[in-house]
Amino acid sequence: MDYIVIKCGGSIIDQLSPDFYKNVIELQKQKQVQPIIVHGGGPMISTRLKQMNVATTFVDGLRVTTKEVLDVVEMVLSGSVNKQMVRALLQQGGQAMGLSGIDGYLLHAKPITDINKYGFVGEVEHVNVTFLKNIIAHDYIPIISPIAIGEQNQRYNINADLAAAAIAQALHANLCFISDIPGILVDKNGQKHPLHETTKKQIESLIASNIIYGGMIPKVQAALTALEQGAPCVAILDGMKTNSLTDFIAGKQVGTSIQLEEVSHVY
Ligand SMILES: Nc1ncnc2c1ncn2[C@@H]1O[C@H](COP(=O)(O)OP(=O)(O)O)[C@@H](O)[C@H]1O
Ligand SMILES: CC(=O)N[C@@H](CCC(=O)OP(=O)(O)O)C(=O)O
Repeated sequence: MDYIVIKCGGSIIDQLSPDFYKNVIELQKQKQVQPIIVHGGGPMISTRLKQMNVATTFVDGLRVTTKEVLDVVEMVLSGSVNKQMVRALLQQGGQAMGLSGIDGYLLHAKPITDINKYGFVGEVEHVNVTFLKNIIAHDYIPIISPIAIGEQNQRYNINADLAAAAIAQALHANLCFISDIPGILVDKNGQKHPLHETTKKQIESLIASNIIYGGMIPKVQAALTALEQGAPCVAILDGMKTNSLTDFIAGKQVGTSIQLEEVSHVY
């Protein structure tokens, strides 16, 4: 069985069209590649924290997560955002199963190296693949929020891109990041254009020159880690283009395809 991990960013979730969900359902029905959705919700968390007068900061694209912030992160991600996506898929006739990484010990995490710097931010150590495959075998499309569980049942906030990459690695699945941009943008003749493809070397230089910044940094890092650890194909796709997901699966050139090294094309 082949799987595809579809990561939906918080920047695009509210704008995903009914056709996006229909395409995901169609994929599942055809049984060639089984979809697994992992979602973010960064902007929704920030809005809720602001309403609650709780300050929030990011270091290296990761939200510094105090106990107080963690409560809100879990409430927003595993509550409202997760159920919003489950309802959207149900609405189009799909069988959706909303889960967080805590349910069934789906995502086991340890704190990332510097707990003083980031608070309760984790990195995924283990994915309960058996549990995930069982859900899929029962014809459900898993919709996963990136809260994980660790030693002593401690909760951790996981960047959604990194959670999606960990799941793709564990399943050797293709991975796509659905976001609010048409791909990795670079300046060409004073205008921004998406790269059709890029490599580890180019990504490192784009980060060093601040052309890749903010939330794009964990995304490209997650993409490279997934490729290094066994995901065959990884791309960043435009959530505003309805067919970008089906085009990616069909092997068409769409969004930015990320590779470890340059592939020499033979024509
Ligand atoms: N070179 C780049 N090309 C495109 N977007 C970039 C680039 N560098 C930084 N970004 C920012 O990354 C954002 C996407 O990351 P993020 O907001 O975390 O999205 P998501 O919600 O999909 O996870 C874009 O909206 C853009 O502001
Ligand atoms: C540690 C960390 O930064 N966690 C993220 C989790 C949500 C997320 O990643 O959402 P997007 O995909 O919309 O960015 C956060 O708290 O915002």
